[in-house]
Amino acid sequence: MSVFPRAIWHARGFLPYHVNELHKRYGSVVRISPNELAFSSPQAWRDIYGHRKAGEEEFPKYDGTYKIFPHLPTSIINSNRQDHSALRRQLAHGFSDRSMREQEPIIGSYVDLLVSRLKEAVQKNSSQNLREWYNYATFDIIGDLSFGDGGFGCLASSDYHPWVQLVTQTVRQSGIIQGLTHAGLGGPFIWASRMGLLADNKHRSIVHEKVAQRVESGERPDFLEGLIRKRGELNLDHGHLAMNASLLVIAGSETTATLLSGATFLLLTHPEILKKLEQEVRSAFKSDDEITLSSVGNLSYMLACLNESLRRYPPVVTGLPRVGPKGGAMVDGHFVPQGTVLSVFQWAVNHDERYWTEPEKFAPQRWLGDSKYKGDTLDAMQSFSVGPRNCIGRNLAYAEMRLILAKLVYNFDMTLSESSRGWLRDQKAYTVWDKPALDVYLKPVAR
Ligand code: HEM
Repeated sequence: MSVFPRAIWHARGFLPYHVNELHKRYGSVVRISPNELAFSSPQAWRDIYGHRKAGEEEFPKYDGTYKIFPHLPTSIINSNRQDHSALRRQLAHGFSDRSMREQEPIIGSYVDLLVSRLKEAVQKNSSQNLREWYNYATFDIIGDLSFGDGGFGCLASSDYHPWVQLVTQTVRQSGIIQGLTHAGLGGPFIWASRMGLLADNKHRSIVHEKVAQRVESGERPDFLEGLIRKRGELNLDHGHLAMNASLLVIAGSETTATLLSGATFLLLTHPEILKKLEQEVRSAFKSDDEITLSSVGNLSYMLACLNESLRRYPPVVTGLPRVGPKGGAMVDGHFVPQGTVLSVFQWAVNHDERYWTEPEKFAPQRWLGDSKYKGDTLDAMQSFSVGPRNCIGRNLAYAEMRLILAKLVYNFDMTLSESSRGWLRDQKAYTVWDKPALDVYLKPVAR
C-alpha cells in the first residue's frame, strides 16, 4: 500500500534481511512496495536477468536505482542497451584470458607485497584489521590495472589513498540515498549532488584528474585502453571516461575485499573447516613462490570455501532492480505487467530453505557433492548475476580471491580477535555491506 516501509528498511540497511523474512512467510514472490516484486528462485534469475530469445526485449535497469542523479554522465553499469553492448565489447579485451595472463605478474606482485607488509606489521602488533588490508590490496590491484602508476599506493604506505576512503563513504551514502529515492524523497540529494556537497562529488573530481593523466600517458594494456582508443566512435567525452573508470574501481575492489573479509570471518569461526583448508594449502606447496594464479586453481577445498562464503556473505547483497518490459512478461510462471520493478535479492535466495539444506550453516562440503546436501539447488546462487549485464570481472575476482586467501593461509596462523566475534551480526547491508573492522591475530608460520 505504501512505498515507505520498503524505503525505510533500505535506508536503515536491513532490507535484504527483511525480504528474506517476507519470502519465508509468503513464498518465492513477494510484493515489497506497490510497484515492486522480489523473487527468490533460479528461474527468476534467468527470466529477469538472462539472455533473451531473438526478438524479445532485455528487461531494462530501473532508473530509480541506477540513475538517481540524472545530471551525471552514464557508465557501463547504467547505460542503455545499445551503449552498453558497445562499451562491454570494448572493455571485454581487458578481461580476456590473454589479458589475465599478462596481468598475472601485476596481481602477484601486490599479493606478495600484502604478505610482506603484513609480516612487518605483525612484528609491532599481532592483531591486524584485515578489512583494511584486503581493501588496500584489491584497490591497489584494480588501480594498477586501470591506471598503472603503482595502483593507489595503499600497500606501500599501509594507508588509504584519499580516493579509496571516499569510495567507501560513497557506497554507504548512496545506499541511504537509494532507499529514500524509492520513496520519492531523493530531491534534496539531487540538489546536494548538483551543488557538489556529497562524498561522491569529491570522489569524482579525483577520478577526473587520474583519467586525464592516464589519457596523457599513451598506450598501455589496461582496462581503460579499449575505451580510450575508441572514445570517438563510442562518443565518450572526458566525463563518460571518468565515470567508467570510477565504476571499474568501485565494482572491482570493494566487492572482492568484502568477500575476502567474509570468508576470513567464516573460516575463523569454524576452526574445523579452517584446519582442513590449512592442510590443503600447506601440503600443496613447498614454498611461497609456488603459489601462483594458475597453481591455486587446483585447490578444490578452497574454492568450495570461497563459494560457500559467497553464499553466506554475498558482496552484492541486495536486489538489482529491473523493469518489466513493453507488453509485460512471464517471470517464474507469473505474468508481470510492463513497468513493474523486479529483482532477486541475493541474501534472500542464498538463505532460502527451498534451495539449501541448513541455509544458515557455513558448509563448504555442499559444493563438493556431500550427500547430506545433495538436495541443494546450487544455481540458486548467482553472486555475479547472469545474462548480458552480468559481472565482467568474475574470473579476475576468483583469481584474486584464490591467490590472496592461499597466500594468507600458507603464511599465517590466524585467530579471530574477541572484538570481532560478532562481526556478521546486525551488519548493515545497502547495495554492499557496511563492514565493521575485522581484527585478526596473525602469527607467521615458521618454516
Ligand atoms: C567477488 C567479487 C565480485 C562480485 C560478487 C561482483 C558482482 C557483480 C554483479 C552482481 C554485477 C551485476 C550488477 C548489475 O546488475 O547492476 C556486476 C557487474 C560488474 N562487475 Fe562485478 N563483481 C565482483 C568483482 C568484480 C571485479 C574484480 C571487476 C573488475 C573490474 C568487476 C567489474 C564489474 C563491472 C564492470 C560490472 C558491470 C558489467 C556490465 O554492466 O556489463 N566486478 N558485478
